[in-house]
Order: sequence, then structure tokens, then C-alpha cells
Amino acid sequence: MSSASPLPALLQLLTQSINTLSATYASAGHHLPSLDAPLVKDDPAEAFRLSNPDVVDATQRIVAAASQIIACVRDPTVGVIQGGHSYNLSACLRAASELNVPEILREAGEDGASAETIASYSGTDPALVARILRLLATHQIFREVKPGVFANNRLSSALDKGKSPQELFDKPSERFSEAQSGPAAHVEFLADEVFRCASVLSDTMREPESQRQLPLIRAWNLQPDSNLFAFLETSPARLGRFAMAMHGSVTSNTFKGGYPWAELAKPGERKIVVDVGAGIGAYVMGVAKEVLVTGSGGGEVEFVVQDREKTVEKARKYWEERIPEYVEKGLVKFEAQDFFTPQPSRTTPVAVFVLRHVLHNWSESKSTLLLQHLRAAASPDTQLLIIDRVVRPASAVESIDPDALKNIPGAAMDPAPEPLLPNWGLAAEANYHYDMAMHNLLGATERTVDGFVALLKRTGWRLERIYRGPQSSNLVARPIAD
Ligand SMILES: C[S@@+](CC[C@H](N)C(=O)[O-])C[C@H]1O[C@@H](n2cnc3c(N)ncnc32)[C@H](O)[C@@H]1O
Repeated sequence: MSSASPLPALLQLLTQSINTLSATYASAGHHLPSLDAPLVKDDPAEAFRLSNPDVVDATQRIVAAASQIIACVRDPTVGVIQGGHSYNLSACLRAASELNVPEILREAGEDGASAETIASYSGTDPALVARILRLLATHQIFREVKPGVFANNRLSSALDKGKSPQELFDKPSERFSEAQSGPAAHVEFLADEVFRCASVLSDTMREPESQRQLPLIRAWNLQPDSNLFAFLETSPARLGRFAMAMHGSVTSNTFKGGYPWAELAKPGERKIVVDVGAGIGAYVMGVAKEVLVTGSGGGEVEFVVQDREKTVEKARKYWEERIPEYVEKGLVKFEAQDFFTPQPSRTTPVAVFVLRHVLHNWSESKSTLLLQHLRAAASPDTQLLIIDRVVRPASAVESIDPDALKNIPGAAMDPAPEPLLPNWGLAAEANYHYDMAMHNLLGATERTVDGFVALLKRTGWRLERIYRGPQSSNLVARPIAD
């Protein structure tokens, strides 16, 4: 262990990255959006932030370096105790979203609204509302304009569900009907269903193996053979919120440099893409709208949206409302299909099976069964596109067998620059939160690159390449010849 302080090197990384960020914004004629002002989604600076690689890279370095500096200098006891308190952030975020505070404050404007006004919409305790919002403001979510008066800022306005507070309170079953309500749905799902499961993680781990329950089963007092999806289906409100939460995470997945959808169908060709466990089909709708309309391929792509029966009904409605021309032209079909059973036979072989945020929901044995069914339905040219996070160990070496990754483009990743944690630390924090959520909700896992290689090989697929994405990556596999 080196005894030299890492602080000067971390500070240099931080300074260089802040300079790069400022210069990149300035040279493109954009201003760095203000933390104090609400988010303006259609501001060109927002699209620039998400798409400019220098901004993306500098942001990652700043988050990793700044959080590592804090860890270096802060009293260690305070550091771990703060970690123990972090449940309050979840609890207060959920309260603020369920009390529709971002929407009340949108209507109040930059002068904000008092805790009394905010609480009057829901008949809740104004003093408690003020304390909740103060904790969030301390985490840079909302602004306390003067004591007890709050306004939206950049972070809190990301939770705006896009409706008036009155509509939200009058029709609670329709709180998540606007497309922009995805982030709020996601936060509420994490801070409600997922949070309660996390609270019993340690209790369930320490039970004798024969009595060991999944945190989901224990936290929600469910029948032992129940699962997340069956549980969500018992409540239309939970199911609707979950569907929108999944939709809210779509935008980052048709990323530039990801799977080359525009090249899939050559002129005169019609290719079939089956989205397995598609939810409402939001990902392939994104492909249809964002990529194929501008694509150079020229051929036609037919999507099959597969999921459980109730979700497929929602999917059909979602497509009819948002992209009716696809439904009318027969370019999208809806199939109720259990992915643990054989795929239906088709006259035209499937070009691409998509599994977006599905494999991470299942244990090794269930994932094996699912992939075997897809392999049995695959032609030699079928591609399997897995969209999931690829979790890095926190050590410098990503694989226990680095040689095995050498011929797989995108599989081997350089570690973060020293002295940063090799896995980018808190800049990659979400991966590890979702990994725990997968265990707590489903007894499942986010996978490392080694985990994907092994699972695919076992089920007759060969990992061909990885397009690394900002959050989830695109992993492409081909059938191993029989
Ligand atoms: C995490 S969601 C992902 C949805 C979608 N792929 C996306 O990225 O938005 C997992 C989906 O798997 C579906 N699912 C769960 N069990 C299933 C089963 N046995 N057969 C088919 N779909 C299933 C759920 O209904 C849910 O829509």
C-alpha cells in the first residue's frame, strides 16, 4: 500500500475535468445548466450533455474524483454513519413525489411555496413536509428559498410527472400516464417496493438455508411461490407505476454507437425482431421511432412484443396510442408468451431476439432455461441482443480469464485512471444498487462480463461483441453451431 496521499492527483483530475467540461460547453455555445433552475428537457444543452463524449467522460471523472476526495478526508465514523442514514433519502424522495411536490412547486414558480401551501393539497402536516424537503434540499434536491419556503431546482424538477397537482390528486390512478413521469415512477418504485425488500436483506441472509426466504417474500408477506411480477399484478397501481418506471429508463438504451439497428434490414428485406419480456415494448418502440425512421437500411422491420398476458394488453394500447401507423401496417404484433416455454414456430426465422432488462431478473437456472428456449428457436443467423448492465469488480482486473475476452470486441475495459477506484467508484454506483435490487426482489443478479460469457456458453450462444453503453450495455451473441 502506498503511503503517498492521493489527494493531489485526485484534485488534478478534478480540475482538468472541470476545465474540459467548461471549455466543451463554451465551444459549442452552451451554458452549463444551473442547479438552481428547473430542468428544461428540450434545452439543446441537455441533448449536448448526453451525447457529447467529452462531456460524458468529464462528468464521470468529476463524480468519481469528488466522491473519492470526500471519502479520503471525511471522518471515517461519520462516513459509515452517513451510509447508515441513507434510507432517509429514499423515504423522503418517495414522500415528496407522492405528495406531488414537484408539480405544486412548478406552479409556484421560482419564488416557491410555503410548506403550509404544499401540505394543504394533501392534508398532511406542514412542519413534517418542511423537514422532509429540507433533508432533500440538503442533498441538492429542491431549494429552500427562505425558511419553510421551497422551490424546484434542477434535480427536483426531474421528478415532475407533467400534470397539474389537482389532476394528480383527483385521479391518483392516472398519476403516471404522461411519458415524462418515468423518473418519478422509477423513484417511487425504488423507494417503495424495492426499499422495503432491502430492509430485510440481512435478516433473510442469516436464516438457515432450509427456511431462507427472498427479501421480497419476507418484506411483503407473500406466498413462497410468488414472484415480483405476480405481486405487481395484484395491484393495477403498482403494475402501472412499474411499467412507467421501466419506460422512464429507455432513452439511454438506443445510444449512439450501440447495436446497429439501421443496418438490420436491407432494401426489399423484412426482418423479424422479437422483444422477449418486452413490457409495453417501449425499447423497440424507441428503435422504431428514433432509429429506423432515419435509418439507411431501407428494408422493413417487424416487431413482436412478447410478455405476460396482462402486460401485452397494455402494450397494444400503448402502441395504438403512440405509434398507430405501426399497428395499422402490421409492423408490430403482440404475443402473450411465457418465456420459460418453447417459442412459437414461425415461417420466417427471427433475425434478432431482444432481452432488455430481463436476464438480470432471473437466477442462473431460470436464465439458462430461458436462453435454451431462444436457442432452440434460433436459425444460424439469428442474433441475440441482451441489454443489461455489465458490472465490474471493484478490482483493477475485470476478468478472471482476460485471455478469453481478447477476441470479443468491447469485452475488455480499461480500469479508471489511477488513483480512482478501478470501477469508477460512485460514478458507476447505480450498477451495484441495481445488482442488490435484483437479489432483493428476485433472487437474481446483474452479471459481470465473466458471468455473461459463462451463461451464454452453457446455453449454446457465443458472445460476439459488447457495445458498452452509458448505463446498460448491448451484448450481441450468435448461436454456437450444433
Ligand atoms: C424488468 S421488465 C423489462 C421490460 C422490458 N424488456 C423493458 O426493458 O422495458 C421484465 C418483464 O418481464 C416480464 N415477464 C416476467 N415473467 C415473464 C414470463 N414468465 N414470461 C414472459 N414475460 C415475463 C414482465 O412482465 C416484465 O414486463
